[in-house]
Amino acid sequence: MESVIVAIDGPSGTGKSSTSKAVAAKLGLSYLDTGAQYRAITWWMISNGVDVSDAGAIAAVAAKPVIVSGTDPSRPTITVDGVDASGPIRTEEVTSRVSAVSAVPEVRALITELQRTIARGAEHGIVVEGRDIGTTVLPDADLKIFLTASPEARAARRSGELKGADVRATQEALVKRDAADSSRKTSPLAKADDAVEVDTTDLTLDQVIECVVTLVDERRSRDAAQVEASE
Ligand SMILES: Nc1ncnc2c1ncn2[C@@H]1O[C@H](COP(=O)(O)OP(=O)(O)OP(=O)(O)O)[C@@H](O)[C@H]1O
Ligand SMILES: Nc1ccn([C@@H]2O[C@H](COP(=O)(O)O)[C@@H](O)[C@H]2O)c(=O)n1
Repeated sequence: MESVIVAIDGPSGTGKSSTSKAVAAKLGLSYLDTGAQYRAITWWMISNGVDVSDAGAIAAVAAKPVIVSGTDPSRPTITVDGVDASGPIRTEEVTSRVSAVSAVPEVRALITELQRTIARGAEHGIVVEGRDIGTTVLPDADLKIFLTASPEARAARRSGELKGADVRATQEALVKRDAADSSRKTSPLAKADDAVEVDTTDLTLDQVIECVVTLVDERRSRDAAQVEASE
């Protein structure tokens, strides 16, 4: 089977991680959670006393932390300077500050290069999920998907995860984070012109996974037919 690169972008809570992991596992591909990398660098900044409202201070030390992502979809990992960061990067403090850190151009340049290196090294192909994968990180991806869902559906999903969380507060927080990610100057959250948009509001997770697997299969069949025709 030919190697394939799939880019999955979209706002928070649209199902990028759940879908990407499942699709990668089903198709025998690697998986990269790029949000985890931005969270990891944010955690490092906070842990090292960097003022995350000061873009200059962030830029000055952005190259210091060594971030390593494991790309097995059944067991994705993330370490910072050799320390497992998978728990600390999911705290409320990191979630509320990550958009400020990810907006700093020096941070984006470093993380983008890291992401491209990982994608290039994936032997059988990879599913990479984030906000700017189709537009900036991997503009030549074989397939680009842009997941969407209503803010109400996304907040309900997240509140289910964070048991007992107030749905309205959750919705406000994710809409605020999307607004920050969409309005930054460098590589904002955006749908690539050639991405397929999938509105997941009324779909189950299994239906979304099936939809993306079908799109990958169609893409591979099209490529195979083209190769055959050219022989
Ligand atoms: N189609 C769906 N229907 C119902 N629940 C879903 C669906 N897709 C994902 N979920 C659930 O919604 C929650 C958020 O999904 P997920 O973490 O995959 O989203 P995300 O887009 O990666 O979010 P973020 O960008 O904030 O990391 C999870 O609990 C997941 O199980
Ligand atoms: N390609 C990306 C991916 C993520 N970000 C930033 O990281 C934040 C956390 O992402 P999650 O998917 O883990 O929620 C996100 O809000 C963005 O600020 C990014 O900039 N580019």
